[in-house]
Amino acid sequence: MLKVKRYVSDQWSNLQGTKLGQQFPMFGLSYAGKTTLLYHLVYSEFIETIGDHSARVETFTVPNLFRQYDSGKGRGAQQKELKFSLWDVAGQTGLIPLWHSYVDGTNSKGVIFVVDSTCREDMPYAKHALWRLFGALAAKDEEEGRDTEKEDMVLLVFANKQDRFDAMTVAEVMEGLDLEGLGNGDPQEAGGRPRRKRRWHIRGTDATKGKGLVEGLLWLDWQVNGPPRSREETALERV
Ligand SMILES: Nc1nc2c(ncn2[C@@H]2O[C@H](COP(=O)(O)OP(=O)(O)OP(=O)(O)O)[C@@H](O)[C@H]2O)c(=O)[nH]1
Ligand SMILES: [Mg+2]
Repeated sequence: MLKVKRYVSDQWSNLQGTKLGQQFPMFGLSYAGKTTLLYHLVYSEFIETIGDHSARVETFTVPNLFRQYDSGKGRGAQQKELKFSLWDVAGQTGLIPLWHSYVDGTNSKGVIFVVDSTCREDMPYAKHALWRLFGALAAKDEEEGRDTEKEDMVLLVFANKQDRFDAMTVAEVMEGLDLEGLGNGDPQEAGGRPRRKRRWHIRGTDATKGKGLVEGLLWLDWQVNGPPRSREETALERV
């Protein structure tokens, strides 16, 4: 009950305009584990979910993790907490054609795609939904004249439920989604238009224990904000 209350009050403070962190929309078919992984990131524990049909945003900071950045004008480096806001877009099939509009609704430079690795038979649907999203994003890039790879939306895939004995390996999920094809600008994307390369990364996760989640978010952060610039200026540091 307390958790529910906490959740509702957090939602409320979001509505009140709490400052958002780096925003990333998160997609995936129903039952992939999106809400479970988001709860783990926010509350650091497993919370039983019920499948739902809404989109929600949660903001959280990654404990004990900071990005160091140059404050400029010779004032040295400053530390900043890593703060993220993930949009959990429910995976019901009717919403899939609308996914790209959740990307438009954020200032995001990357998206997260969550896969239920135990669900082999759903892989073609997952692939179709992912490619459809990136097709829409590619069309938008073109429409708005973005033509450098650096400006493209990057993709982080969580191959979730790796704790289950019947889970596909990360390599199998990668193949099932044809991430190499997507990354190489396969013409299937964007309805036949050849595309340039796209940056992507896949990571095996167990959302019930929170395994692999922060590592994936760090990859996103580096892609969007750049890697550490030197050994002395280590961008990310556990304390
Ligand atoms: N074993 C295991 N179960 C998981 C994992 N992640 C999620 N689950 C379970 O899978 C079920 C679906 O998880 P949800 O987080 O509700 O899935 P969702 O992607 O939010 O689904 P929708 O809201 O319908 O789009 C729940 O029973 C979770 O407890 C995982 O990594 N391992
Ligand atoms: Mg959900």
